[in-house]
Amino acid sequence: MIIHSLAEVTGTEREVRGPLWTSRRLLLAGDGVGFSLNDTVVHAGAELEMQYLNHVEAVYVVEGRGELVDETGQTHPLEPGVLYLADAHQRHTLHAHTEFRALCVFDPPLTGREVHDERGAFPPPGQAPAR
Ligand SMILES: CC(=O)NCC[C@H](N)C(=O)O
Repeated sequence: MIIHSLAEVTGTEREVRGPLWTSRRLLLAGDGVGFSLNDTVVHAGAELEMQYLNHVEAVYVVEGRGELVDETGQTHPLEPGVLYLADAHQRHTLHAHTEFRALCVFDPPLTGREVHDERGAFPPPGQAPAR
């Protein structure tokens, strides 16, 4: 049985900060289950352009409001209970209208300290930063 908690992760190396977000990494590659899971807070007003070239990410909104703009320019409202997944490694932009909290599942799993590169991607697992 694997048990982790937000309280246990907060303030440790499993709490990773980007310029506009904080990701609490509850499950990582080291847990050995084939995916990772983060509890992520995006700052109110943030605009994040991402393109996960090396991963697939499912994002399930649990708090806050915002919009997602996809590669075609289509806008999708985001609110608690909505899930999005940018399939085919699509470029997408998240606009957080309020503080925004989501559960984020990555395949392949994150290894720990990934932050976005200039394209909004995380490095492939073999090139992820050492802890
Ligand atoms: C919503 C989103 O993708 N934010 C970027 C951070 C990433 N989800 C993470 O949890 O590391």
